[in-house]
Amino acid sequence: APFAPPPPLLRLPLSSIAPPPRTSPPTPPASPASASAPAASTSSSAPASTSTPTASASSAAPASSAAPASHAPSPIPVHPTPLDVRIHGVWYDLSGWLSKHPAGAHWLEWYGGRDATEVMDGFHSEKGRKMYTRLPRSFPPSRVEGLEASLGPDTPTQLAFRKLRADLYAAGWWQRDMRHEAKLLAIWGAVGLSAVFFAHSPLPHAGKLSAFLLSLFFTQSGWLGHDYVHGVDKFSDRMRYLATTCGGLAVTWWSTKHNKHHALTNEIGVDEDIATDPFLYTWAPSPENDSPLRKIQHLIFFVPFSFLFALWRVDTFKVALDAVKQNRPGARKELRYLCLHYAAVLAAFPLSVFLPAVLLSGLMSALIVTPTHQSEEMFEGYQSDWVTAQFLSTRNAVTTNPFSEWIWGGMQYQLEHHLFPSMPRSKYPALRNILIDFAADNDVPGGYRESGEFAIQKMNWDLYRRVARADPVPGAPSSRGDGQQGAISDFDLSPANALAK
Ligand code: HEM
Repeated sequence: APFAPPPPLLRLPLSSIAPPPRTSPPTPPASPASASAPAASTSSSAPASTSTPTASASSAAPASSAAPASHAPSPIPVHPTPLDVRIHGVWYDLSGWLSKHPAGAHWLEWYGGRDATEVMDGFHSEKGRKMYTRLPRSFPPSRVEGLEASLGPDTPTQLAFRKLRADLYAAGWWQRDMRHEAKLLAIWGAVGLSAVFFAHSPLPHAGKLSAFLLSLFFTQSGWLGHDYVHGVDKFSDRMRYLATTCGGLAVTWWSTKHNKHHALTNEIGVDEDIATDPFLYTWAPSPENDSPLRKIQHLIFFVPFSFLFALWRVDTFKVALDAVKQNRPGARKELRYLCLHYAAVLAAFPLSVFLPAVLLSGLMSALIVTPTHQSEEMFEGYQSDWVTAQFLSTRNAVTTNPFSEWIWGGMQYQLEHHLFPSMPRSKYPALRNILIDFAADNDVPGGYRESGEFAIQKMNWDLYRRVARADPVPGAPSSRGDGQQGAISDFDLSPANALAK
């Protein structure tokens, strides 16, 4: 069957520090449903696919719900239009499911008029994936034709990826290896207990050793917690709050921020992982977003890196308190776990151990999380071929020794993880060759990307240095949609909401 070519990707070439041109991918062909649609986008930074034909329903929307009074984030209780989302080739109307979606309405809003197959497969348990098939289909057929014409068919790469995923699933790649899990948890526990022991030991330098061990414990709590929030089996459900009780990082905060990074990787203005300015810049900013510190960022990068966990801990509390104020389900439990974390940690460790450990774990984690994406392509618009976009925006690190293999916490297999976030990490090494073949078979631009663990750090540092030396670029895109929580919950940037206006 003939396939339309994927929409052009807006890329930042590796050698470039200048931002991509302020252009949008071409508007999809007009469809019967979109012909009478009002201007879809109200924001110059709105994603290109805001011109999807869900607009037809906006004229039918009640006047009172046509324009929101404010740019309030989710939850958005009632959606005024059908919310059409394509999953595995079928268009569903998710408007009735909006207020019930466990992770919040904003996720569904974002996919209005778009294909959500990969995020549906990537983030959901088998139960969640069965649920959507029972939701109402988009109607009438003319509307579906319009939606289909606007979005275009799935690309061969997407279809090949879905087949690969189905084959892996059938072959048991999501079954957790409990021996591997027990080993990881035993090492982590031993490190934590040793940190407590040395915190109370009279030995010389015991305090420093305790701080170092505690920083390893916090870093590994982050990686293990990360595994379990992504996980879709019963074991990960039971372990879901590990990062909260042991690492001081709340699941609600993390799930939103991190899944957004997974869904919309390296999309400027949406992915918070690349929104590190004004402390660190990964492209030359426009003058109004610039900071004098940028000129020396390659010399002082370790300072903001060190504060990463401290900042995350503060953000965590903000989100957890907000969730309690909004009476969200599970919010009080999460806040209790956070309080338990601080009570336990401060009972076991003096501040002279705890505070350096937070800084050191921030530094370690930032050294691990920053280099695997930010030297790769960044996108100024929404990427409809999520699979290709993951290959373009991700680079693996090849570790050279058992300590590195452990400290990277699975993040070295960044591409495997991005394409299959809910798969247990023990499977990733074996997946590498399969993905190398997949990239070759599907002519993925740039292929499977990996570099040595030190080379990738050098690439990251080179990027900071290049950007430090660059002049500001008027009109360069802003890294933020709408503050720290990001653009995904911004009303204007949701295609469906923009159309509802
Ligand atoms: C349209 C795009 C969608 C996106 C981007 C999305 C995103 C997410 C995210 C990020 C989570 C949180 C995962 C976690 O922290 O563990 C989640 C959870 C969940 N979502 Fe969705 N979702 C979408 C559609 C749906 C649909 C259509 C259904 C079912 C009708 C659904 C059902 C669920 C359920 C049941 C959970 C709880 C976890 C699970 O059992 O899988 N979602 N979703």
